[in-house]
Amino acid sequence: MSSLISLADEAKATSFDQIPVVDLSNANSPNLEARRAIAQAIKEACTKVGFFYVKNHGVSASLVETAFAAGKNFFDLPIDEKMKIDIRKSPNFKGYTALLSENADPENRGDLHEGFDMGPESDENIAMSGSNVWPADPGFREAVLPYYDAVLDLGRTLFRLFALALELPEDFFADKTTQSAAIMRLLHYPPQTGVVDDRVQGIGAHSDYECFTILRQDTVPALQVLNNSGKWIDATPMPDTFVVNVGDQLARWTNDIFKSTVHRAINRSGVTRYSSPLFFGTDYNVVVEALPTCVSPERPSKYEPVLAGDYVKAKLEESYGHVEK
Ligand SMILES: O=C(O)CCC(=O)C(=O)O
Ligand SMILES: [Fe+2]
Repeated sequence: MSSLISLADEAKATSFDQIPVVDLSNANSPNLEARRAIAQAIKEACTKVGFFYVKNHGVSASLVETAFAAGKNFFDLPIDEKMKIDIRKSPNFKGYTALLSENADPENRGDLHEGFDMGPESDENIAMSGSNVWPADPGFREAVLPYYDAVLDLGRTLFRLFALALELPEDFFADKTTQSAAIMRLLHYPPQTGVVDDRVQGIGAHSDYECFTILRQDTVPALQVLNNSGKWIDATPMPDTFVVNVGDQLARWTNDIFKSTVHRAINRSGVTRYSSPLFFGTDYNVVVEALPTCVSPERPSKYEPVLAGDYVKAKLEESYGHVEK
């Protein structure tokens, strides 16, 4: 495999105009060479684009459908009902966010999406993990939790492939993700029709905070990714795929060799859009610092080490404001 630093130098000189597709059919194959071939494709994608689609990922289409249907039913509820589980009442960032109450890009006026946030089921209210808050309808939890678990499994497979891509032991992240507070969101973007005020977008330009994001989109286009020439490239929905993107923490681990690429979503389709990102990072107390394979005398470490949980918590507090009790 080509060295990480030379790939990063190559990537600087190029700009992407499409997002690669990585086939995960052999992701859990007993054949190391087959797994390495996938890791190589991921390495290319992460150094040049920071985004890739995955196909043959093993998450069943019926789990996706059931979870998205439950999300739609939830967003159809009256606002008073949804506000009963307002995220600002939760000590650990779980629950409902109303339209325009977040703002990913400080230049903008608010994000035109509403969301529901959840994490692993747990009774302990420690740091970022802690109990979920569920809407009154018990069918929602039953539909959403198995989907969350399936995407989390895909995330663990991806962490192994990222480790291989970074020339590390395949299980490098295993003991760092034993109680990861991976947050999954269900999102609803109403259509933006007529004259669109550029300061109100589905989600304003931003990069993600965790190691990587696994995003499921429905069939409605909205997501765009910024290339290094400053052009927005469409991440057009592809049937039965997830979009995976590098987040700020993996960029820090890799000393920016893997790119945490800026993206946004604007729903100009005329119809309602639903999507669901899962943000996968390491456990709270893991120190995020540049990997030895990603530094050299010419490329010294760019970032101070940080505690993974402190980093994400500070970012979330910025997005959601203070906790109301
Ligand atoms: O809904 C999408 O397509 C993107 C969502 C996103 O970028 C995020 O939630 O961080
Ligand atoms: Fe994002």
